[in-house]
Amino acid sequence: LRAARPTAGARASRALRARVALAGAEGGDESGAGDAALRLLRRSEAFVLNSVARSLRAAEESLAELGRRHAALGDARPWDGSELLLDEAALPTGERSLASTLAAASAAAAAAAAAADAADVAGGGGRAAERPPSAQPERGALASQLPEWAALEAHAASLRDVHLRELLADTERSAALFVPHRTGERDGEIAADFSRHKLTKRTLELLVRLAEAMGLRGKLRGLFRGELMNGTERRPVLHTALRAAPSDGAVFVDGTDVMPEVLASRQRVADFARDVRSCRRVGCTGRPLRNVVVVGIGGSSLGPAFLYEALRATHLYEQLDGVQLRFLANIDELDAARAIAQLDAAETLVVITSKTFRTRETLINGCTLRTWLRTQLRGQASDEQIDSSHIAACTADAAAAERWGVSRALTFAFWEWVGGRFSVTSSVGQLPIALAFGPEVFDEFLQGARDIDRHCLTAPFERNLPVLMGLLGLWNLNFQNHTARAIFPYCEALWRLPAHVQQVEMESNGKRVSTHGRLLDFHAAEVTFGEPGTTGQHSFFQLLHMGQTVPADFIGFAQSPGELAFEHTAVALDGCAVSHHDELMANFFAQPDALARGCTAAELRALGVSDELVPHRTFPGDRPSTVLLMPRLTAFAVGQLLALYEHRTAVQGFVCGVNSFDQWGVELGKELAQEVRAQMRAARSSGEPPRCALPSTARLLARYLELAAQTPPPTALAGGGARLPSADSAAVRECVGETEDEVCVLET
Ligand SMILES: O=P(O)(O)OC[C@H]1O[C@](O)(CO)[C@@H](O)[C@@H]1O
Repeated sequence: LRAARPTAGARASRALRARVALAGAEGGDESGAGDAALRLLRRSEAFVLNSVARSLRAAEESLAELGRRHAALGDARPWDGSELLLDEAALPTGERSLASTLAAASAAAAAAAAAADAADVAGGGGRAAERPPSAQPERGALASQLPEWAALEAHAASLRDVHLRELLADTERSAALFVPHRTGERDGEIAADFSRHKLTKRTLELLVRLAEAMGLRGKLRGLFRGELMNGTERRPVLHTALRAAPSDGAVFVDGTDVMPEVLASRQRVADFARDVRSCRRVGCTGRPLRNVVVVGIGGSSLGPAFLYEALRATHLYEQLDGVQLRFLANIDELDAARAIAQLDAAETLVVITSKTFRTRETLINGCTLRTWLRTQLRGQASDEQIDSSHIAACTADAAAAERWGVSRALTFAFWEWVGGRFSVTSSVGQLPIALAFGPEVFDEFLQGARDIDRHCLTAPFERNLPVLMGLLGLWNLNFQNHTARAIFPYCEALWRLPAHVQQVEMESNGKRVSTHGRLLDFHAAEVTFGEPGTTGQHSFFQLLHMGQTVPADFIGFAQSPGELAFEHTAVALDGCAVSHHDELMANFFAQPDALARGCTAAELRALGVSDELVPHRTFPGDRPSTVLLMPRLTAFAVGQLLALYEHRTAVQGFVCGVNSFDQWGVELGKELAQEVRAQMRAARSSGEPPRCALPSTARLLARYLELAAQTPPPTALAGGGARLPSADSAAVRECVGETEDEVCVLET
């Protein structure tokens, strides 16, 4: 199947090129007709590639469906279609029909290849009028203007007086809303329970209709295929290519297959990590590089930090082998001081992670750490030797990294078509994780993400976890009016997951206009927050039970990572042994029920609660949640969770019709900070009060300058001057586009 796609596509493409060349030669026109021919060529090529990919995808979907049916038969063996096909005689009777259906799917694939051949001959023009799969039903229409939206509104009104208690009493409904996802992987199961949402079968039908009307299936395919999904930045969005397997076939960006480059980069990072871990590559004094400080912010930090925190809590901590990984994100100097506290510079590798290599916080922190390295290692090696042994970079702008002073040999790529907050499966996550645990662990993480990628692309919407999560997000947000949502991993190891998902969701879907620039009259994203259970219960759960309704995701594991990493822990309480994990999970199961069922006044009275206290102790319930139960925390499971939340965000964004892949909302604050900086400098040098657009800001800034003048100048971070060497000042200036004077503010 996969081999057919590039071959058929390339063949069709060659035929078209020949046809256009011929047309050009016949017309004898070198300019106008040539351009038109080129445009025609591009359109025809896109059409051919899309139709080939569509046909192949249909066949792949049949295969995936077969895989699910195979799993449903209860066979514990991993799904392997080819084995099933070849070994038909050995199959139990019940599975023979599956084998014949599989053969039919193969025939469909062959038909797809034949269709591509036909397109080859026809030049791709035959069905040019067919709507591309990612097109909107009506150009520019907001989701809220569609009849499907109105139907959902009417339906939501009909559910207004139905309490979740009533819905949960329906066992058939609850069973239908229990959606298990199984893979061939031993620990790859995700049991998702959506029964605690205020919905019926009809709700799901209507949500799916809205999704279809907004072209969700086509948009998901477009995402995976490298179509231009980020319109304002004119880019495809291909984080899924980062975890594709070599056998997954070609992924085209501007007519070029990016997979060879992706795979080569993956190999290069893995080789580098192996060299460092085995001490084939050492620091400039010959000592092993045991400490890694990742300097980056936002998407260049949150994803890898979440991943590292999760993995180091599992049995994988044994593979750390003394490696310490730290993350430096904030420009607050305390963060830098903490990042290097007690580290030996001779054993430290600084990894500067920045897609753009223009983010001020990252560049300034990078300069500070470079100064620290050079100061600490002075006399043992030259500055050049120090830099080229101790500073690496992950960036989409290798030239900027080089200008800043990172050697090309230690610069690892990712690409413009990878969004920062979706970059953890690129070198951004791979380099630190492979250095810490070894490249194989990162590969396992990629496999988990790939598993959910395939599921998202092929499973029917009604059984598709990220699609259901995205649609329910939309339902709770716009039809139930719950503008916040929470994520509660009952697993301390996942303590950074909420922060990562918060960026993925809020930066992606926190938008005010549609992809067509029209003002939304609904919300595309919720306020997202979270904290591990049970600590959150003793902090803000009061509000969740009795204040506003906040739909929540509860994530739990059957097995404790702690039990794998450390000795099994249990204490005897009231004569019975209670493990920490059972205690944790008892709460995990209880909280979603408490939120859904609540506790009525009648129940309280029956328990003998005094009339005076009854109103204070009544729980309204009717509060929705999703429960995700997984076997145990592994690199594979973490990859699944990552992809689940990434695709949930994409689904919600697609159905809302927004561009989930740009982030213009972060720019204004950055620009105003530039003005404030200039005012600080001007006021300090002239002694005049600062001038700001708002008098309130001018007053505060004046007070700040007054107070700051009374505090002593900055002290050295550790054993060296905090002053940036002039080369660094120049580098910062160049990278952030400032004048010398402005950089002096940093130095003083
Ligand atoms: O990787 P970079 O280019 O340094 O950007 C860091 C972060 O800054 C942002 O652009 C927001 O300011 C995020 O989208 C991004 O993850």
